[in-house]
Amino acid sequence: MRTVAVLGGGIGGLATSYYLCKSPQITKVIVLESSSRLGGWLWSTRRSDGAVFEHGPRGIRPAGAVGRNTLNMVEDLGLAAELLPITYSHVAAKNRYLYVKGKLHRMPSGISGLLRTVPPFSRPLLLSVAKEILVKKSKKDDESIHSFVSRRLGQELADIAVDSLCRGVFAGDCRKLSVRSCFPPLYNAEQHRGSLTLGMLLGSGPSPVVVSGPLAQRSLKESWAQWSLKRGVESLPESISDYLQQSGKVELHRDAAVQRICPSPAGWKIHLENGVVTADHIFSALPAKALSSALPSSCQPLIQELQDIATVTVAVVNLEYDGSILPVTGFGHLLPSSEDPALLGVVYDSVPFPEHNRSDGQTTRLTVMMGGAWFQEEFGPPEMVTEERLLERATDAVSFHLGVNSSPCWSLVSVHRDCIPQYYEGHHRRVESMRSFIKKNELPLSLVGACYDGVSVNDVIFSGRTAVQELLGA
Ligand SMILES: Cc1cc2nc3c(=O)[nH]c(=O)nc-3n(C[C@H](O)[C@H](O)[C@H](O)COP(=O)(O)OP(=O)(O)OC[C@H]3O[C@@H](n4cnc5c(N)ncnc54)[C@H](O)[C@@H]3O)c2cc1C
Ligand SMILES: C=Cc1c2[nH]c(c1C)Cc1[nH]c(c(CCC(=O)O)c1C)Cc1[nH]c(c(C)c1CCC(=O)O)Cc1[nH]c(c(C)c1C=C)C2
Repeated sequence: MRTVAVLGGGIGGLATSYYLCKSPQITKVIVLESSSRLGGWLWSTRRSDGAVFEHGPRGIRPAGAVGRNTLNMVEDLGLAAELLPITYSHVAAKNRYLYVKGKLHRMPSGISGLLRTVPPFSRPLLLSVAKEILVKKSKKDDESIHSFVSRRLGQELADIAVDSLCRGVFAGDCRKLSVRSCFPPLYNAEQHRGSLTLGMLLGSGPSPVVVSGPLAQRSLKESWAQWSLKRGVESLPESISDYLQQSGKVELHRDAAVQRICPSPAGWKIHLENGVVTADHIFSALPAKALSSALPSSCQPLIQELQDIATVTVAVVNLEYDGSILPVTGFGHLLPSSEDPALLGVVYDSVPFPEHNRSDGQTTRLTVMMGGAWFQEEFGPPEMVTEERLLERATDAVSFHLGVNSSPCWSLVSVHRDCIPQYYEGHHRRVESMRSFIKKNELPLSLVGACYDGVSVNDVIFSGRTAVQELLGA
């Protein structure tokens, strides 16, 4: 393998390039990114007074094989000294809230949370968990998350807890999202152990083998629940991009939108606005729809399947208030869709990461997230909604939910168009079918990024590593 093109300079494309760079089989990597900034949704605003505001992910989980893999990369990039870990004993890890029927409720945790009746739930969770062991295994090859959880744990948990959780991870509707693709450990626990409870106790199936480097070992020893970076999570793509530049193997092209890709005897011809690039193999880390529009008509079933992967738009409103204004302390709160469809949740950023507050004086940073699967019905087309309307909706939520009556001293409104892919029921079949089309037609193409095998930063990085390994061997 000689020259490889990586389409898209989000974390998926950068991570893929990082793993490609490590291989002696690769002589040249060409990264093509349409915008003027690398990193995609890993996007941090750094103010001159030291404050950091995240517009995308704000905390990354160290747990599991994919979490360890990211920490190995962080260590290799020399970013360990920049880490801001929070442990499981931190209030931001212990306290998460649900806003239900006009009140904030701490989500039940620990043994006492299982044994007691904890509002907004009407009975102890232990009863649902105990009955769950007796529920028969489904014969379906996929199911919506809501149907799966109602069947196994009861409708109340599905309507409140799981509905909110899906909004807090996918900004999506648990009645449409696939349990198999969104929460594989839940699906596997039922398939392999016949129950979620037994799956939790005995393990729900094999997971990829990733050796823990010293940093990953430290995260385990110190019980890290999540981590960020001193200058915000955007430091991760920045650091990968420095590493790629220093390797001497990688050409990073910003403002280079891929318009069309055409198979050629030598591999691919990639058409940009002003020029053509050739490559032996393409790793696409583009959003599925962008790849779909770039492919030639000869790739028809693939084009349609990429097109059919839905995405949602999220409005992210970063707010800064003078003083310490929160009535509770924790990571944040979520709302079930029955409470307020458009208002997904509020992150209390100053609690997990006070280091990102401005250096002088006490402030509180919050992020209000809105829209998701309910964006259109509440706000109409994303290009029509005004910043004023979104800001007012966000500050109203802070005042109603948290009793904060002061106005923010600073705010920033962003509308992230099509930012989170939605894995609807049957997603795994679609992904399998796309990959088998590529294989059958011997297309030198690998699919990487949030549209296929997991939306978290860890999953996306791991998808880059897996795709490189599949092409080049371990
Ligand atoms: C608001 C929000 C909060 C989140 N919170 C978390 C969290 O707390 N924890 C977590 O783990 N994950 C979180 N995520 C998810 C995670 O950030 C994303 O799933 C991940 O960053 C996606 O990476 P990607 O590289 O696949 O895609 P992207 O970041 O979308 O990258 C794709 C890149 O392709 C470029 N591109 C598009 N079209 C073209 C073209 N034609 N030619 C060239 N380039 C093109 C784009 O400009 C972009 O840079 C969050 C996401 C959002 C939006
Ligand atoms: C309110 C909307 C959102 C909030 N975060 C996201 C949205 C759409 C996006 C998001 N959050 C997480 C992930 C990664 C999942 C992973 O596997 O690591 C993504 C894409 C992490 C996450 N956030 C919450 C949970 C329960 C998780 C799963 C992992 C974990 O347990 O840490 C809860 C949560 N998210 C938001 C709020 C306000 C909130 C809870 C109080 C914001």
